[in-house]
Amino acid sequence: MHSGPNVSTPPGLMSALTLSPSCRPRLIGRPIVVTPSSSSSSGPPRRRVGLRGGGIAGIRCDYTCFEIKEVGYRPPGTQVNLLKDVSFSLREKSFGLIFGQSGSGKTTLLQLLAGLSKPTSGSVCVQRYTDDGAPKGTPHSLTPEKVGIVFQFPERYFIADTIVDEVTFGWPRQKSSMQLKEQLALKLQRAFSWVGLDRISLDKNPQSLSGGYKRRLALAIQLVEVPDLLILDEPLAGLDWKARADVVKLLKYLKREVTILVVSHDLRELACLVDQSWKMEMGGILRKDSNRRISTISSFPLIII
Ligand SMILES: Nc1ncnc2c1ncn2[C@@H]1O[C@H](COP(=O)(O)OP(=O)(O)OP(=O)(O)O)[C@@H](O)[C@H]1O
Repeated sequence: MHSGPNVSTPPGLMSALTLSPSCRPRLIGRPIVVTPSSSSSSGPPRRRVGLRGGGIAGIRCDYTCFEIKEVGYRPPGTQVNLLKDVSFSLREKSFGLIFGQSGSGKTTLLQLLAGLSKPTSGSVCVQRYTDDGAPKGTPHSLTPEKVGIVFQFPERYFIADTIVDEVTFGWPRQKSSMQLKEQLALKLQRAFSWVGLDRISLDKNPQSLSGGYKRRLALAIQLVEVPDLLILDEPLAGLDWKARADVVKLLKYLKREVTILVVSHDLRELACLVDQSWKMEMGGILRKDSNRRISTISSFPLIII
């Protein structure tokens, strides 16, 4: 389904890889974000023309939705319910935004979706639908291997001395066939291409990258094994205006490739990407919001919730 761009294996990458393709890249600690340079000639590849999530001009297709149903969460050993009956549905290849007051439970919800903790009640499922909206088959659970998550400020958690080691850190090392190594190298190259990092030397120290490039690297790590659902916690946090604009541009491209769910306070800048949005209210209650609200909000110069 994810037909990557036509890429060639970068020199030095093959020898660095002895990895299992079935393993998801490691989670990168708190936050994320990405930043393609608008002037970069190595920007995201152009691909897949047509109607998102559906077919091309009149052709209708089955589609998938991520369905969160009546999810509640109480941390072990406490009596406090951080989330209460949270329900929403996000269609594949769309961009969902959750916003709301600090402490309302947004990050807690993301952690549940990523499988970092388990809901006390409710379910997180993937359901297939026919083109006329009828459920097709039984829903299955969303497994952590199918979810990529990048928390805020991921660069704080970089630990390797080179980019290639950073990307492959924590993956099981094993003797693999040349064909397998080649597949992995191509996946890495595709991910780097998507985030505009394909011209950078893999021997560079991640800490020597600019802030924006560090964010791109964090995102690329999650995109090697293309996740069904990509979760971003405050993707614009801590970036200057130029980097923020670059991240928005990159996310606009990436939403054609993966389903993206973002938690952010930056409604104005993300408004152009949002297909569906929800407001998390204090006490862990999620309410559906309309795009009209987001676009209304977006007309204001600054949003603080
Ligand atoms: N393990 C826990 N035990 C008890 N309370 C917790 C636990 N984890 C988080 N909380 C509390 O749950 C509330 C929701 O936290 P969460 O980080 O999900 O909020 P948030 O909406 O993401 O906030 P922000 O926008 O500031 O990141 C906070 O009051 C937090 O202190």
